Amino acid sequence: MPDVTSALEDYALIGDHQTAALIGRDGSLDWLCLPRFDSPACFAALLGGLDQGHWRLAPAGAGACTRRAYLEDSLILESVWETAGGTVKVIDFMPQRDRAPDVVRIVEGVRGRVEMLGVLRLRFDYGRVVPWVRRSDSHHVAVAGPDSVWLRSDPAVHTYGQDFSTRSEFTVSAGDKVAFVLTWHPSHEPRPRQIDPYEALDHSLKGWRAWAARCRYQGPHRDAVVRSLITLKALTYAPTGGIVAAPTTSLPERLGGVRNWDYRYCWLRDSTLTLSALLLAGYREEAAAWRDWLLRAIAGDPAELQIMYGLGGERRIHEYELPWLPGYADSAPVRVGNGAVGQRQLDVYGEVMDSFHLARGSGLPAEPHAWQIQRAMMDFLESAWQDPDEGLWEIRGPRRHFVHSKVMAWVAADRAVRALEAHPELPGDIDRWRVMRETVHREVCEKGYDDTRSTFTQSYGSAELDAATLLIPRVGFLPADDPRVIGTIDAVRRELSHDGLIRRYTTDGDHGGDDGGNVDGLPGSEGAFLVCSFWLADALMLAGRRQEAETLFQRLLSLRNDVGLLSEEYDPKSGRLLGNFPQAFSHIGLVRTALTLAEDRRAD
Ligand SMILES: OC[C@H]1O[C@H](O[C@H]2O[C@H](CO)[C@@H](O)[C@H](O)[C@H]2O)[C@H](O)[C@@H](O)[C@@H]1O
Repeated sequence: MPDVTSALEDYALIGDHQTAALIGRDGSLDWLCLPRFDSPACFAALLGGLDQGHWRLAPAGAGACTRRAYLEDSLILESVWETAGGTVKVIDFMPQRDRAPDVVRIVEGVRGRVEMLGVLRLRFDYGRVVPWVRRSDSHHVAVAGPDSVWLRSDPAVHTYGQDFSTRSEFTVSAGDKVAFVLTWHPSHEPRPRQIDPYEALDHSLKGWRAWAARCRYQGPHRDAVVRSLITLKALTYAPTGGIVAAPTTSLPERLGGVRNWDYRYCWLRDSTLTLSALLLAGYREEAAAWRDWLLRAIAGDPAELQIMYGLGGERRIHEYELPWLPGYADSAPVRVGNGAVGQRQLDVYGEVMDSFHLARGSGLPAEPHAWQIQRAMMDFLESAWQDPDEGLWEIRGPRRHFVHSKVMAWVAADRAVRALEAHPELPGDIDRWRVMRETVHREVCEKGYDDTRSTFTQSYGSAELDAATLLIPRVGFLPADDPRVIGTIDAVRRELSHDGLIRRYTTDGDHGGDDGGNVDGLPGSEGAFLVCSFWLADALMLAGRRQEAETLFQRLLSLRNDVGLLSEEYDPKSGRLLGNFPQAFSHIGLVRTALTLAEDRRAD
């Protein structure tokens, strides 16, 4: 069996707001966790090879499709193959879930006659368990442990078992339609209710059209912005309002490297930034759902606040490895869970306070106990902001006094003060928070700024730089035309740029070493971190350097794959996307920069 999974940029995303799948240009569905984003994958070819589970549906003997695109502003993928015998298209989507998750694949003959081949290789528990498959009426059902998957196809399709896979052979002529519906269900329950795939298609398309029409942004990059917003919406777990950082685990930050992490959880940082992007683009319902998720998740002692939670607000996200999976492009280990869950990352308080501030300012109906939680968080932060932490990059080395964490402590105090200024009826000690705001500001400017190089540094007393300091003007810590901000923009550009794109900080691997002595405690290097380049574009724009910002934004747009998706990082040397895919952070960056550019134009 040829064991080739696709390049990352060859994948498109489909999903049902509870989980999501990746489908390659060759028609192979190589990643899907069922029933939730954080469940074990039943198709894990992405992290190994075809034997770890995949579902290919394409013309027999064909390679990559000739072209593909999402249907209008939707998450419904259409892949077209032009073959010698004719033209065929495959439409892939996951309908909005009623009870059970479904993947629908509709084959449509367009011209001539095309022989099709489907190969369904189910492997439960991240590629480890080969299920028993049997026929039951019009279905094939695969069962192992708690999982069962039902495959329904048209009667005209010849389906048989071979090499621990279920194969389907059929021919389509112009005008023919053949639908497959794959449904997951707990194995102890009777067969799930069947859906009509064509009705589901119609319903999904209408639903996405209506959703996309609510986007307030009308600027020149509307298609890119809407695609990013659809991607962010696809990363939202509808039953609770939680938002995952990405639907994948362990896509490497360097091919063949060990920087491989599980992103199928809700980070307060990534989610608050997603919420801001959605809110600014006009999506208040999602923002309200997420705010409610947040209030439930963080309820309790603010000292016990975690930096990430499970989809439902679960607290235990213990990290472990899956040794039987070779990893994407042999990048091991594959990890499930995330050890960063136990870290102290003080920036999170600032991000949460800022998102409540934005929600209040956007007229989102007030939630009575939100302020109570904010006050408790401020009480805690007043006593903790002077401590070292692991920072927003979740370093696995020793704690440090990260400048970005302190700046975000300033943001927390600032938003608390501004809330009381706007709503004097709320209880709280405005004078104390003003003092805290002032103290943090003074300390950061004294200890986190390097006069000789005219730049903010990564941490107090360090010579290293950090792309997160580009956020200083955006959060309002200093104006964009302050010489210290200008100096930081130029220093970050000079020292952290990789072919014009920005790394988050330097690693020893960047200088050829691989000894694990990095600030982040990890061996090797990584690519340019895409959201940092969007932050640079924002900072340039705020500083009045619009041409440079526009040029950088255009470059970033060109890094999206053919269906508009970005992963976490990019390697300018090989021209490859790296890291988990698609990643909320990068798409948030795209939306925010497009909005900032549009505002700047209006101001002209
Ligand atoms: O670089 C090491 C860390 O990498 C991951 O963190 C990154 O992803 C998070 C989710 O998008 C983001 O919030 C964080 O800012 C990024 O640094 C990983 O989750 C960590 O476990 C790992 O230590």
